Amino acid sequence: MVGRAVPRLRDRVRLGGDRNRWRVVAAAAAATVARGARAVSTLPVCAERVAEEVLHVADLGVRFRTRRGVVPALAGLSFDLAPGGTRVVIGESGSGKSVLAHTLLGLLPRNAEVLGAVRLAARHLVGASARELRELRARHVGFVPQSPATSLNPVRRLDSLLTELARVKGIPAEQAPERVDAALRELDLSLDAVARRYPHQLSGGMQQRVLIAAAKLGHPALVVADEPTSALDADLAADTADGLVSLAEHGTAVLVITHDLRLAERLGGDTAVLYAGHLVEDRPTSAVFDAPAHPYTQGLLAALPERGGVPIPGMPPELTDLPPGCPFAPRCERHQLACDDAVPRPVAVRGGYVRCLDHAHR
Ligand SMILES: Nc1ncnc2c1ncn2[C@@H]1O[C@H](COP(=O)(O)OP(=O)(O)OP(=O)(O)O)[C@@H](O)[C@H]1O
Ligand code: NI
Repeated sequence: MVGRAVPRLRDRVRLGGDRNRWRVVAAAAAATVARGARAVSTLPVCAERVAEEVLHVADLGVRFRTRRGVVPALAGLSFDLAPGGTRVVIGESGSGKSVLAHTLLGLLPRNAEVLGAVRLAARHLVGASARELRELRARHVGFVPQSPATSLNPVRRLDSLLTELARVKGIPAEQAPERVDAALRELDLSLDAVARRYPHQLSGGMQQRVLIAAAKLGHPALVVADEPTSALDADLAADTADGLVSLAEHGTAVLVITHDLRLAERLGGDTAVLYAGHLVEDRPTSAVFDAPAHPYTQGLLAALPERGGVPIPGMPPELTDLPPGCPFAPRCERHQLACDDAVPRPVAVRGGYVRCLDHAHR
């Protein structure tokens, strides 16, 4: 899409990822600092952002009914994403990253109960019918999967696959080739380049770019990617990162689940850190990766192979048996008695917030 007033990613990075930032967090932080306290007393609401946002998540909870009882997979999540905004989500296995992705794609299983509010492209997801969710997936949200090889039909030529997909996304047949070509060109590919080719004839990085082009057909407001580079080597991962950055530069909001430091760095924006279904830190991506504030984020990043690979001692809690206070308290070196009373409120820390009493008392 040309001519849309969306700053290029490097400008946004220079602006410190400001497009993603909760203005109300900043306002709340300023107010608390003015009062001499550090704790942000209420969760921010982003009423002033309604016109601008693509995605608004407020106090989102997801619970699964199982034979073992109710599994609270996500609790109290709030964040926004603006057009062209980028958001990275990190957290250990089982922290709820994929549940969040599936919620945004309207793909939760039947045993899921969703609480709170999710507004995507001016539509309310919580309580939407199966038909409305199908329509949402077809028109307003795209998905980039982990492994391109298993997501592309190996016996289907890519040009026919993409034009068929364009039809599913509501693009009239006569416009399909042109629109597919335009989507591919934004990713440095073209319909000619993939014409009469089968998936195995492209590199993994090119396959992933085809999937990114597919995800953006029909110009969805949001594209969600779940570990899009974890199955790729470094060169191909860089290709994929370019593709996702280009999506954001063309005005699509992009939410990426990833532990790939380079991808996170390229995407910029904000990073949400999930622990046992709770959002424990939400700050500009550069701040989270350069100077993580929550003890959990510090441990999670130190556990990455490129940062020493020292695992966090202990195990995440059973979701069916969460402690009443901070879910990370049992593993935390900076644990204090008050951590066990209640889940800590957000505390303003450079550019965003962290839920940690250690910061509230500094
Ligand atoms: N349909 C379901 N029924 C019951 N529990 C579920 C269901 N789907 C997910 N869960 C639970 O929700 C929690 C979060 O799972 P999720 O797949 O989101 O983790 P993740 O952060 O994506 O982990 P990974 O890094 O391993 O992909 C897990 O404890 C999982 O067992
Ligand atoms: Ni997952």
